Amino acid sequence: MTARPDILCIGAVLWDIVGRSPAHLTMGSDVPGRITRLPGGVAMNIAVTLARFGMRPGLLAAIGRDAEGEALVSACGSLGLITDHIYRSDDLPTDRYMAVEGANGLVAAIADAHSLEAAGAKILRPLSDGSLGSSARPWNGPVALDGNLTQALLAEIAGSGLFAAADLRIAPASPGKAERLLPLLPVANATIYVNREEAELICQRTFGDARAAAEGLLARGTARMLVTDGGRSTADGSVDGVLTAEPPPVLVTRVTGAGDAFMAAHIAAETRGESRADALQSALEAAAHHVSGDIGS
Ligand SMILES: Nc1ncnc2c1ncn2[C@@H]1O[C@H](COP(=O)(O)OP(=O)(O)OP(=O)(O)O)[C@@H](O)[C@H]1O
Ligand SMILES: O=c1[nH]cc([C@@H]2O[C@H](CO)[C@@H](O)[C@H]2O)c(=O)[nH]1
Repeated sequence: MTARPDILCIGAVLWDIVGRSPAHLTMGSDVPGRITRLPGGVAMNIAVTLARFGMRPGLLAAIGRDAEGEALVSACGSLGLITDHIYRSDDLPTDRYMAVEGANGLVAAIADAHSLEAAGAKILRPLSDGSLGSSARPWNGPVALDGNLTQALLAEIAGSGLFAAADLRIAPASPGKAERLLPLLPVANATIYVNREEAELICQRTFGDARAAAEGLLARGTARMLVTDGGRSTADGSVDGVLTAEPPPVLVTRVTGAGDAFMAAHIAAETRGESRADALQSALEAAAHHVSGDIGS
């Protein structure tokens, strides 16, 4: 029997297919390079980072019964994630994300999470069928939820008793999907993790810094939010007020995944019972280790 998860990660678990070339890429480039396939999707990436911070994440996602899906489930298992509760579909193909990166950074990416969208509420069955929760005894632990789900399903979650006892931690899937989080903003037991740009997209206005973004989100009725802003000040806002803290200055060797490192370390710290101020410091330290390359990827 597998262990019970201590946090649920709900959302995209798919194959990332990434093409990289040392050349500077422009529209229509056709260049030699490397193409790799690795497990990805926002829920998956958060789960892997949470496992690194000592948690035992269980995945709630949609994965096909095709060969790609078998390989993906086995890769998730090898990374220490609990895969027992994943919805496996006979007819939906395993989702994929494809990115092209050149010397000039990410050129473009396409996220094909159509099977997750088509599976809809089926991925949530373990929360009602008694395996992880039921309407009489809803899941009462932490949940990391990603914004790859449709806005309709996110709205259903916002109003569902199955999530009423959970500690909901929410991340947008991409700037283009940030607005999908709107139904979850006012949920009392929800915390959203956004960077300043995503806060601007949600509020449809610009903010000078993370504090202003947190105040803007509060004014829109958001219950609680953590706003990051690269190397600049970060903010933790709630009805109790807005706390800010500065990221330690570090020599930056990589920024991709910094937001995930911040979020996972923050959830792990608050799950351990750290205060708001201490958890913010823990998250900043973890993100600093990440961007300075101290933690292996
Ligand atoms: N240039 C930097 N210098 C110092 N710390 C940084 C820098 N960039 C990121 N960080 C750390 O990482 C945290 C998250 O960074 P950021 O706001 O860029 O998140 P993000 O945009 O969600 O990241 P990504 O999408 O690249 O994972 C910051 O709050 C900070 O602690
Ligand atoms: O719309 C989406 N875009 C990107 C991702 C994932 O984020 C990572 C890249 O930023 C990558 O793992 C991709 O799968 C996703 O799940 N949905």
